[in-house]
This record gives sequence, C-alpha cells and structure tokens, in this order.
Amino acid sequence: FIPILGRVIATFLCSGEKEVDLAVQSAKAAFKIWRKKSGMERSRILLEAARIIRERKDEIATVETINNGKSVFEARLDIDTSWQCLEYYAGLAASMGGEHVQLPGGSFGYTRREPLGVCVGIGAWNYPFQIASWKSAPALACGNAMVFKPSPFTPVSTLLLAEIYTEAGVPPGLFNVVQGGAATGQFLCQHRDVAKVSFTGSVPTGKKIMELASKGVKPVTLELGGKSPLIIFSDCDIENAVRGAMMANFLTQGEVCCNGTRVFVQREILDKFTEEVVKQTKKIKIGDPLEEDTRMGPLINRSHLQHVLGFIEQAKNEGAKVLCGGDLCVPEDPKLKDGYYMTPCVLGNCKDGMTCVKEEIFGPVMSILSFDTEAEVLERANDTNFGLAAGVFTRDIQRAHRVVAELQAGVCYINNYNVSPVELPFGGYKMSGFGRENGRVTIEYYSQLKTICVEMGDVESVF
Ligand SMILES: NC(=O)c1ccc[n+]([C@@H]2O[C@H](COP(=O)([O-])OP(=O)(O)OC[C@H]3O[C@@H](n4cnc5c(N)ncnc54)[C@H](O)[C@@H]3O)[C@@H](O)[C@H]2O)c1
Ligand SMILES: NCCCC=O
Repeated sequence: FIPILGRVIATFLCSGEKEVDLAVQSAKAAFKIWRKKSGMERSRILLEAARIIRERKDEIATVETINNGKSVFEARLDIDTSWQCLEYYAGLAASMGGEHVQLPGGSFGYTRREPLGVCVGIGAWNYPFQIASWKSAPALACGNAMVFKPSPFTPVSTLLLAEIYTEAGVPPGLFNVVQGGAATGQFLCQHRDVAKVSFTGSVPTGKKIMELASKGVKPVTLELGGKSPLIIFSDCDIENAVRGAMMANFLTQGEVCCNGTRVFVQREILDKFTEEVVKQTKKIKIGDPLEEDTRMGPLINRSHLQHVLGFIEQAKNEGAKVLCGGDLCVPEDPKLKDGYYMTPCVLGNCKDGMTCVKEEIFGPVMSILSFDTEAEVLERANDTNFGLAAGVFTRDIQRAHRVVAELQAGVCYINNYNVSPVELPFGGYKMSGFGRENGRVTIEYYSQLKTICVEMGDVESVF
C-alpha cells in the first residue's frame, strides 16, 4: 500500500511452509561458512554494508516514506540509526570472546562465545528498515544467519537491506527475507532448524510467538508495545519540555512503541504547558511526506486510521476534552485526497481510568494529565502493565535520578525523549517485553556461552 495515495503499488507472494524451509536451509548453509570467519572478517563486511547504506540513504528513505507514510526527513534519521547500528556491532565483532579461569593443580577452564545458528527476525511496520537492521547487525556480528519477515504492510525496504548485505560480501543466504503475515511468521517460529526468534510487534502477537518458540525451547527477544509516562515537573525548562512532549508523541504519526503518550504535568504549569503544546501541535505541517518541510504524513492504512479516530471518540465520551486535532484530514493537494491523514490531537482533562490513558493508541494522540506531588505521579506512572519507556523533565538533577530509579520502564529519558543512540540498550519491562536491542548487552542475546574444562593432571575417579 502507499498510505499517501491509498493505493496498492505492489503485491508480494506470501511464503508458505515450503518457502520458509528453503529460506532456513539456505541460511543454515551460509551459517556454516559465516561462523568460521574471524570477528575482524565479519566486521569488515558489516562496515562495507554500513557504507553502502550511507551511500544509498536518500533512496532507502524515499522507499520507506512511500511504503510507511512517515516524513522523508524522519525516514533519513531512521536510516542513520540503521547504518550506525551496523557500524557499532562491526566494532564489537572482533572483541567478542570468553574468559580464562585458572583451576587447582595447573588445570584451567575457558569459555567461548559462540553463535546460536539461524535466527529469525519478525518486524512491525512502523520502522521497517531500522527494525531489520537492529536485529540483523548484532545477529550477523555474532556469527549467526538470519531469516527476516517484515510486516506485510511494509515489505519493501528490507529487500534493499538484503541486497546491500549481499553486495557487501556476506555468503549467499546469510540474510534471507521471506514475505507474509501471521502464517508465515508461525512457520518460522516453529521450524526445527531455527535457534532463536527476535520479534517486534504487539503484545498479543508477542505472547503467541513466545508460546510457539517454547515448544522448541527457543530463546526469544520480545520488543512489544507501550503506554509510557512522561512527567513534567514545574521546575523544568518549559520550552524543552514542550519540545520533548512533541518528540514523545508525534514522530512517525504517533505510531511509535516507546511514545510518552501519558503526559503528566505538575499543576502549577499545567495551563502554560498545555497552551504551548497545543500551539506547537497546530503548527505541524501535514502533507506529502516526500516534501522536505512536511513533518507528518498519513497513517499506515485505513483501518488503523479508523481505529485511532475511534479512540478519540471514546475519549470524548469518557470526558476528555479535545484541545486540538483528532479529525480526518484531506490535504489541499488533490493527489493526496485518498491518503490516510488525520490531524495530531492533544487531549486535556484526562483521568487515569480513561481508555485513551490506559491503552496503546499507536497514533498522534497526546493525553495530558495533571499531578501535584512526586510520590503521587510515580504511583500513577507505574500503574500499567506496560513498561517500555518513561521520561522526566526537571532542572533538579537529584530528583531526576530519584524518579527514574523508581520508574518501571526499560528505557528512561531525562530532559529529552525518543532519541535512539545505538550504543544504548533498548527494550522493555513488564508486558512490553524482554531481551534488548542495541548496546553491548545484545551480544548476549545472539550468542551462547560454551565452557571448556581442561585437566592437566590425572583423572581422580570416585569409582
Ligand atoms: N518495542 C519495540 O521495539 C517496538 C517497535 C515497533 C513496534 N512495536 C509494537 O508493534 C505494534 C505495532 O506493530 P504491528 O501492528 O505490525 O504488530 P503485530 O503484532 O500485528 O505484527 C508484528 C509482526 O508479527 C507478524 N505476526 C502477526 N501474527 C503472528 C503470529 N501469530 N506468528 C508470527 N508472526 C506474526 C506480523 O505479520 C508482523 O510482521 C505496536 O504494539 C508497537 O508498540 C514495538
Ligand atoms: N526509534 C525506536 C522506535 C522503536 C519503536 O517503535
């Protein structure tokens, strides 16, 4: 689909059980070659792939924008965090290793960090190229092969990544792409030659993936949904807090897992903050996402647009006040008349029990709530089954650290929101998932440790 035009541009055949098996077998063959390469050799190939992504950045960003609807300005940032991820793991590939342990009598042991084998990546539609890069870079750096299934809504850009890996010199089949939806994903998770599944998507699908993988005792990484709190204290730099709240809610049309959609504002600055955030939200340029100055494009598809608008209707019925936006939008350009556009929405008078405050909307809808004390806001911020991200704006640095130490979230931002340095681990607490992407720790999620115990003397048998 092209969300900008509301039209189909290409169709892909879904991979069935046979095609999934072919992909896994060719990944398995490539794994035999790749696992024998030294870290330095793998690093060189990943660096070359990163270079090609940088070189083709505009082309990849354009494809991403056409298929997903996000502004090309943002898509370029996604592509940056993609090649940066490849560079980061290329840098770590050569230094992966185990340890040497001295034992009594001159005996010793050592550990080897070894790849898992064929890993499966399953992606969501909001960051197609970035998700494929964040999964494949650490997987390949550790010596694994990967079969990746993008979302059927955004099947295109992952194919460019496969092309780039091949051009950079990975063995044929090392990074394979299969297309399809739930059925294809299930075949992948159940395949006996698959060693691990890394999934990005919703909580309900994450549960199913975990169940399927458990049948083969396969480890899983789950990057799931969220309903993250953003806490704005009255001593903050208000301009930065407003910018932070916009970053926390309106990137990629609000279709972002870690968005800080529950914006808690301390009562003393509630009116001033709300007035400014509404003013800035009304200024967001909606339109053709391929134009340089557009900052919000169409949502992913019609049914998702209706789903998001439904949340706004329900919020009104439950007593929230629409302070701006929340309507269907038809851009002036006639070619965009069938696109899935809506105006970004700020909801005031929100209460903790409202549906818009409790459920992940995955659209451009910010809910503003007021609070009085630190203890109260912490209690309310943590009162959710999700735990992906959280943010705090304050000039009091002691309070900032005290608050993030209490927040039940895998990623916490102090005086910023939704930045993604690849050097830092990303992932959730509670029902937002487990395992991490990015950062040094992710090596542990794509490798296994072998212990070798070496006897230097005679065997002392108990028999
Ligand atoms: N935590 C993160 O890093 C992160 C990042 C992006 C999106 N998300 C979450 O993803 C969700 C939106 O994405 P979505 O609508 O594509 O999610 P989704 O769960 O509907 O689909 C995700 C992927 O899973 C596949 N799939 C669906 N059913 C399956 C099954 N039974 N077995 C195997 N695979 C199956 C889909 O085809 C798709 O590729 C939101 O909840 C969002 O918060 C999380
Ligand atoms: N840039 C990270 C976004 C991942 C969640 O949707």
